[in-house]
Amino acid sequence: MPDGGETMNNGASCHREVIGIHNVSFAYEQKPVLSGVSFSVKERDFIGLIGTNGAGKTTLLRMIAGLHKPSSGEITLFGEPIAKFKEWNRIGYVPQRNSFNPQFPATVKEVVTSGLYGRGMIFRFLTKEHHTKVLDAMDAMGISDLKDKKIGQLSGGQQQRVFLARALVNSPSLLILDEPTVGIDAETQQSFFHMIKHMHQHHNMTFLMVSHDMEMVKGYLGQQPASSWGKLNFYIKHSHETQDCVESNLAHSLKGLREQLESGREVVSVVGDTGA
Ligand SMILES: Nc1ncnc2c1ncn2[C@@H]1O[C@H](COP(=O)(O)OP(=O)(O)OP(=O)(O)O)[C@@H](O)[C@H]1O
Repeated sequence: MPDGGETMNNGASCHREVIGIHNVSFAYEQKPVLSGVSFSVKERDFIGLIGTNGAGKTTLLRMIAGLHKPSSGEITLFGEPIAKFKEWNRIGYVPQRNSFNPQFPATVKEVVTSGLYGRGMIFRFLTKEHHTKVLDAMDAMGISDLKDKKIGQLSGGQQQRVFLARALVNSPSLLILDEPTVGIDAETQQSFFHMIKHMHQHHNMTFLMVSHDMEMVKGYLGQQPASSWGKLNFYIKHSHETQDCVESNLAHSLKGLREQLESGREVVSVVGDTGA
């Protein structure tokens, strides 16, 4: 993939490598799934990962999230080999919705709060600041009024916002989304993608998203994949195509966007963006 390397006008670097995949292969027991995959994701890139069923997309995301170990090759996160990487709160991961048990007896607030817990940490004393983060993440996703509801009682679109809020609660620099809109109606899908694009355009975040929604991917990331490995196709919007590196308040800025979407007014800067 093309290399960034420049610095933005305001002096903040938007081009550090966030994910490095170097000749990575993976097999489930004896079954090879990925072979010799390499790619690089720079700060504030938006990568759309497309591939046929069984191509290995979820497997690749799970390796990046540290949930599977490559059979060979190396993965780096924020410049560090993954085996040494400790700053997992810099990464938000939204798994496929079908990996979640809808009978899980937790409230919306509890699910969002669980995003604060570090790996292997079952309980953590929550400070006032932690509670504020949870409230902000729920506010940003427009789910504050659902906070005491059981997650299994929500619609697919509402559940997806809860998992997004859970992934956002630590203000991650990298957000990994695995087919975030599967099983959600077309209108909710659209407003979900507006929200994701808005986050990309207005916040200093990097996105890696698996999606089967070709219209969204091609509309925002361009008609042709920037690179392909086997059956995996990577569509990309590089960070140098966005305006700047300035980070603004996520909850505040998403609230304005939501109000516009909910009142049916056109959001020119987001809806009107046809990408590339
Ligand atoms: N835990 C597992 N044990 C054994 N094989 C697995 C496991 N998980 C996935 N596989 C197999 O690995 C291959 C890649 O699976 P993966 O879920 O990564 O594909 P995918 O591209 O995400 O597919 P989809 O678009 O259907 O979600 C598939 O053939 C799948 O059956």
